[in-house]
Amino acid sequence: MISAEVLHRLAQTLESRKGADPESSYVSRLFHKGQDAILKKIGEEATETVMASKDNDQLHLVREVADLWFHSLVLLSWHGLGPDDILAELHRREGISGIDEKASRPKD
Ligand SMILES: N=c1c2ncn([C@@H]3O[C@H](COP(=O)(O)OP(=O)(O)OP(=O)(O)O)[C@@H](O)[C@H]3O)c2ncn1[C@@H]1O[C@H](COP(=O)(O)O)[C@@H](O)[C@H]1O
Repeated sequence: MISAEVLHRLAQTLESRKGADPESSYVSRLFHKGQDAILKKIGEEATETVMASKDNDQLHLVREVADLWFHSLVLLSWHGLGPDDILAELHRREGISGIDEKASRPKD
């Protein structure tokens, strides 16, 4: 099975692209364009994910979710965060019913 190491290697690559040439690196180009460009890509990939799901196209869905994960990792890296931050949050939530967790939230 492919492990979460793929995410960690990718996170390292993203970090290394912060000082790379935008002419030769897609990630470096995104970092140079700034946060709004990264957020735009996330919006596009989320929309394409919805469309692939509505089409019941599994191969397309996998590719679009991969694009969404990838651009989410770029956004996390932009903020100095990485996959471990998300894995830790999911680990913290493990076994807590979403219904119970929502009920325990402070009321506004
Ligand atoms: N995993 C990815 C990855 N997934 C998707 N993409 C790129 O994300 C872009 C989004 O695809 P779209 O078709 O939605 O966008 P587009 O139409 O090409 O672009 P727009 O004109 O719409 O802006 C494409 O250019 C894809 O190639 C990725 N680019 C890079 N990586 C990883 O990042 C590493 C570093 O990449 P570089 O910085 O380019 O060396 C690579 O070695 C890979 O491991």
